[in-house]
Amino acid sequence: MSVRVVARIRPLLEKELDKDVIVRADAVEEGRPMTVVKIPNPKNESEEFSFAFNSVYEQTTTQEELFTAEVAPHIKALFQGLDVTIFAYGVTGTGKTHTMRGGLRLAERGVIPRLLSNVYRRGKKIGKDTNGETTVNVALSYYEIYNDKVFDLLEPPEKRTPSGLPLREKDGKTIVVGLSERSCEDLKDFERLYIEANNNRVTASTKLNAHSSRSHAILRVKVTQTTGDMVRESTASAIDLAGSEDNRRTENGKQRLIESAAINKSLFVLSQCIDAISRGDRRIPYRESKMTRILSLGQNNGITIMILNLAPMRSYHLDTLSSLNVSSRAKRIEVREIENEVVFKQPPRTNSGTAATAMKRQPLRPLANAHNVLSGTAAVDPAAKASDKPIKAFSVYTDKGAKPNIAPPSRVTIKRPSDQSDVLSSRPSKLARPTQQTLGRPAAAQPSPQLSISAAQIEAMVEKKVAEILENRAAVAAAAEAEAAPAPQSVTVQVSTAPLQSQITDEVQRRLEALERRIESDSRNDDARSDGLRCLLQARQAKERGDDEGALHFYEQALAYFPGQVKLLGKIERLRAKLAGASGKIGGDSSSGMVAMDVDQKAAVRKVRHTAREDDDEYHEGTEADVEDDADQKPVRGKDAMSQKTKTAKKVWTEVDGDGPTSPRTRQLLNIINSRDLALIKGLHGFGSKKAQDLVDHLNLRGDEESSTVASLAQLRMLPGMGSRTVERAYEGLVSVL
Ligand SMILES: Nc1ncnc2c1ncn2[C@@H]1O[C@H](COP(=O)(O)OP(=O)(O)OP(=O)(O)O)[C@@H](O)[C@H]1O
Repeated sequence: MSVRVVARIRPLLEKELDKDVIVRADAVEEGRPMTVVKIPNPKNESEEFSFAFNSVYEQTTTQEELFTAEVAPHIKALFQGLDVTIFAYGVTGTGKTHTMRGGLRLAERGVIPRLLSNVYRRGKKIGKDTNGETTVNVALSYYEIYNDKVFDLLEPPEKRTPSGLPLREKDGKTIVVGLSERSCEDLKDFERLYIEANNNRVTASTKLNAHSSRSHAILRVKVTQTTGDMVRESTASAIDLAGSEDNRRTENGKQRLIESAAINKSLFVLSQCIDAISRGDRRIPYRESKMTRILSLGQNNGITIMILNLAPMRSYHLDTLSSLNVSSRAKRIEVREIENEVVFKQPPRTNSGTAATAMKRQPLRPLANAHNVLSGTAAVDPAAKASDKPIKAFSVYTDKGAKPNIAPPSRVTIKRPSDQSDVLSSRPSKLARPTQQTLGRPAAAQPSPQLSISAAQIEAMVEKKVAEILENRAAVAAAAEAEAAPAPQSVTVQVSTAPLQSQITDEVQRRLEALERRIESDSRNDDARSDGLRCLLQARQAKERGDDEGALHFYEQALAYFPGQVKLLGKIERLRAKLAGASGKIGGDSSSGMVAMDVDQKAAVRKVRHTAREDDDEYHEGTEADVEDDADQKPVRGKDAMSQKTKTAKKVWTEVDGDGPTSPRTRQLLNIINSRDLALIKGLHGFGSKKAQDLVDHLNLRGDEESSTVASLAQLRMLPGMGSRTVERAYEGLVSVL
């Protein structure tokens, strides 16, 4: 199904005059519904342009009429497991916030409060109709994208970090790492939370709108329906985009101009995405702004409704034409109507101890709808039997790439029996947890449990860790700001509960962020490598906490993804020796410090020792293992450092001059450049925002042809703004950052 695009023309405001109205709704034929917007040609007023939409709403349309016609029909689909996205788009002051949020009076309430009211009503009805067998829970998350940074609106502004919350791609969806989610019992509960959260949103008065939204606001309403141990989850997203602004008309001051530039840029990227999708381009520039990454137009499944808000006045003429152009093309975007999978609740799992040794990696690409995905042994559940849908034992589809426009069968997994609880950690799982009642099912009816850990769970663990680090950083920043004054209770608690060694230094954080960025980009190309990188990241974090056992555990896991990686083997060896030494139980080849390694591994470790100071000259896959390079190895200083640097430079220029083979590091650098991903390129050494932006602009100008990719460092050096030193620094940085 295509994105449904509807236009809404707002009424005249005070001081606006009838004579200035130039935009009107029309029908293709008399007696048919309004589906056309008409507007004069600015160059020749006697000519009129027509733009067709799925529906057009006139100035007199009430909030209730719009909701009943456009949103209410999709509530049923939401409860059937489809995600629903509604977003308001348009120039500043055209009525987006009015449409989405509306006023406080009952009749003025916008799409969002009406949506929630309907969700609660339907939830209650389902409970009643099933005699309480099915329960419906509603949870909210709400955030804004301000100056291309993501901030949680459910958290007080004091808790914001300057860089905002990071984004990550997870199973084909973009998620905000560390975002809070609040359960909302009923409409009152929601209203209280929503009003409070809206106070945290950045709005300001501009010449064009007294209460202009300076950010894009995204509300996610997660609906969870539970019947016995069967869980169905779906999400309604209501997005109030900030409006584009013509700054020749705004008379914006410096701050407003900065905001306006960010707003206009993200909306420009959105229009580029829409154009690229409607042209059928292979490359869609989603990643050039956070808003487009989150909106994922045409990538997300379910139902998408775009509400184009229009002001009828002449003063908006050119802006209105521009937004009519963009949104009329959005109609061509296809969205796969795929419902979310039903899953069965599972007890929490552990990734340590017994379970960890049995760890198995899913052999699949990232799973679609991962928030519903649990790995486990499939079995036929009575409830599933009753359903018409065929049972799928394992989640086997991804929303990447072309897919048939049909709903896949529901995936069914079975909960673990309660007698496994002794081997399970008490750590709460992010996944649905069983009730006493579901745990109490007879063991005979259940398949033997398989202790495994899925990519989704590893992802969840990484996210949790990153969220912890970010929280910790926020607390440290807050404490620093408080300077000599005594820290507030909450800050003191947070800081004091974190052990000193787990306080991440800036340098380490920088490395972690670089690694995260790397994980993010790699996940699009190479899931196995990403999983390995995640293990390394977790190892690194464990090490930072002083948890050598944990670090060793994750390094060992990483070895499965980077087999034979010499530096990694070296780290494992050192850690094993350290731990064995600490416990006095050293075994195996203790004289060499090699514990329980096979012959190849030992040989590799010897190689590590031998070449410890020549790492920069090595070509080996998976230099990611270099991430852990600090405490165990003495830093190389003075003359040695100089000679390393010279060697690296020599290596770079051997490649540039075409004398040597292309190294993995060169390929990695070229991959980053050719990704045209601003965030990734900015992460390269020696690349500031401007240089990165200029490069991306230049590459985009060259088009999407294969011939326009940068094939060598020599080519890279020749690009505008590059040069030898820049290329050399970026090349070197790939090792020193990781
Ligand atoms: N359908 C409508 N009925 C009555 N008033 C409306 C309607 N649509 C918009 N308005 C009024 O128009 C003004 C601008 O609307 P609003 O703030 O919703 O615009 P916006 O598109 O969200 O602007 P921005 O992008 O700057 O945030 C407000 O005073 C709002 O009350």
